[in-house]
Amino acid sequence: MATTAKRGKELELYVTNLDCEHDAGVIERGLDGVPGLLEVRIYPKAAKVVLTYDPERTSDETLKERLQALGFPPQRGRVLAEPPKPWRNPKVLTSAASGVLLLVGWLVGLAGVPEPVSTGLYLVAIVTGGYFFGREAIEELIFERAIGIELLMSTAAVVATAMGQAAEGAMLVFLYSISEAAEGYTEDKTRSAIRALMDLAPKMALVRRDGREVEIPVEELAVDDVFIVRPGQAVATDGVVLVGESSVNQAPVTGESVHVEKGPGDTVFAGTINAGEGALEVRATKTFADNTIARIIQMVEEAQERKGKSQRFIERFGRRYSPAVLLFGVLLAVVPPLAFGAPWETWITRATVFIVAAAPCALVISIPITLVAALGTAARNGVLIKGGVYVEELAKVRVVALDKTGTITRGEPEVTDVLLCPDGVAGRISSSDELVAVAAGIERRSEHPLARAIVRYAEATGARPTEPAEFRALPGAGAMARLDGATVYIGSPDLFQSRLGVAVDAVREEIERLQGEGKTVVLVGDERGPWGLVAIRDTIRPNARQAIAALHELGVKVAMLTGDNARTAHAIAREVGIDEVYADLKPEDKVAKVRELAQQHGHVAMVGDGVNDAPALAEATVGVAMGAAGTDVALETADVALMADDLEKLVYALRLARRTQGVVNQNLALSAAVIGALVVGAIAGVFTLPIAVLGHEISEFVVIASGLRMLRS
Ligand SMILES: Nc1ncnc2c1ncn2[C@@H]1O[C@H](COP(=O)(O)OP(=O)(O)OP(=O)(O)O)[C@@H](O)[C@H]1O
Ligand SMILES: [Zn+2]
Repeated sequence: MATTAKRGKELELYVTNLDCEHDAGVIERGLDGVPGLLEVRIYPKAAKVVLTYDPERTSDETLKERLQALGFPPQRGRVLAEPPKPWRNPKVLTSAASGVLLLVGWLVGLAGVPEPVSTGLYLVAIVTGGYFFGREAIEELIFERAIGIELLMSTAAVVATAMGQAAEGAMLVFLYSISEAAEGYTEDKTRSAIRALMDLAPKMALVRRDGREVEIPVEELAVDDVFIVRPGQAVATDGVVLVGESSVNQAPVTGESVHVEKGPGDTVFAGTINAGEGALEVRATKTFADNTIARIIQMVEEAQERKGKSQRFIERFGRRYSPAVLLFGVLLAVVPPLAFGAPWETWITRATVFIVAAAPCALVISIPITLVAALGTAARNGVLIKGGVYVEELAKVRVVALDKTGTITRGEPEVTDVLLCPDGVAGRISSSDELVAVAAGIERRSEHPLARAIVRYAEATGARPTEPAEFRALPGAGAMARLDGATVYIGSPDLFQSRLGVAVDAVREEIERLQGEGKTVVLVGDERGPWGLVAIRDTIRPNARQAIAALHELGVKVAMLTGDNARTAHAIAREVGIDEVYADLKPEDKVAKVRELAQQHGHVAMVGDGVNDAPALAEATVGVAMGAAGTDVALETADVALMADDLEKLVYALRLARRTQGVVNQNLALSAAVIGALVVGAIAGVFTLPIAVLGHEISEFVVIASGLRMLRS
């Protein structure tokens, strides 16, 4: 029913009372046909509704009123992660009331008051406790033409009561309504665990306006406002430091509790804490609603609705299974009496017990509860996983492919050596400074990290870059430009040998020696041959070796993909302990390589910066972007985003995914076993209705508690 809209205004609302797919259905139906409403997206797990509408035909106010009228009043202002209050939840209240009535009914019966009184109390208990799920059962049947668990439970309760077992019926209703309420409570809890991230951001910001400092609510911060972050305070929104130096604790965003030194020109993120001595003056680059932490929360909330394959399977299974249970229950009640003359009462009772025993609640809840808890925990640790699917995929990953530059290394290479060719090619270049000046002149126009290293080196050594014309980048090889009427090339040895067809014999030994040290050699010259070379070395990330060893411990193979030459690549691979090296790859080769690895090993995670290597990330089973805080593209496109520049977070993500999958499997096995045992007992007639209900609900509570373990991991 959702129509995609190109234009239109978006309204994001957190609403009360929205906590399951069923409520989502009510909202969808209720908003159907509202004039000017273009798209409705509902995120029940986040209690969030996103409406796209045509501002000429309707307004924020109208839509909010509409939601209010449907029984889902939008919350006002900023939504904080309030700990859920069970006593304010209507499902908890009705369940508690039915419990009390059940107890009173029983006590009254014990006290010898005439039967109809206690039966009456039981009936009231059934109506109270069954109000919500009974209504859901009927609405589901009418609007979605589906037989759900609620209908199974309602049928069992009604049949038991009709058979004169009102006490058993009331007990069933009471226990089932508690478990429904507990489910809602658990969702509130996981929800607030995610939104707690936002609480780290301050509520007020100290802004400099017209030379004065004023406190304003963070929601009113505009881009380009200058705000002050005193020592001990949290940063109000994403921005760039203008004045001041201090160390900042980035844990709220990146999940790593290391203090990072920040000074003028550095980026700071909302929610991070000024842990040093100095005050920072920051220019806002994002509004509060748009900052990194708000984006993370938004993405996690949306990720919760993106179901994994096994979750979808279970749901589909549930849709066929519940009607089958009902049908089998009817047969169980009817066939033995009709065919074999068995007593009606026995078999109707057994059928009722069977329906309760076979209801798949624990089975259906096993997966979502665990996945949602895991997604929230990951986010609090600086790992953004874009949906349950990726948790499943990560758990299965057997090969990790790492991009070299920026992933294994820092991506901030530095020039280490400058050498002139012995013959100097007709004396065009007479000194290293001159070589650097020519190289930097061309590279000033390039975005490549190697180019930036050369330009920085020129600045540091005082070489004055030349002013070439007609710059052209040769992707994956180097660049060329015209200087004093001649074409000058800069790039890999391969560019000179294969593409220009000139020998590099004069410097071959030097090239091989430098590459063996893990340096990248860039040659400068013309079509007659190289004039000299610049060697550049990128530092390896401090944790890389350790992280790769940890991946090996998990039984994961680690491959490196790079556009750099094989010798340099191998030298670096040896230092960090990589298993397989694929070098000299053009960007499209990287994509092909990822595909090949996936064919060989099944599940491949590709890790890169998410900017240049987006195609390779997209090709992998799971595309992981590293250092994603602050790069919107990486945050948007990757399946998994590691906020920090730290490969240890990849190890964390894999471990978390495997543990999550383990908990899911345990839960599924337990629920299936309990259902199996109860069903057999029900048909054999050894279990009464209360026992079936208890067994059923206990298994559901165990599953919920077990899934919630993933909130603390
Ligand atoms: N602007 C440039 N200046 C000098 N050399 C370049 C330039 N662009 C590319 N090269 C050469 O081409 C090679 C391949 O470049 P490419 O950008 O594909 O990979 P890379 O950045 O070295 O490594 P990675 O694939 O790990 O990111 C580089 O190693 C370098 O030798
Ligand atoms: Zn249940």
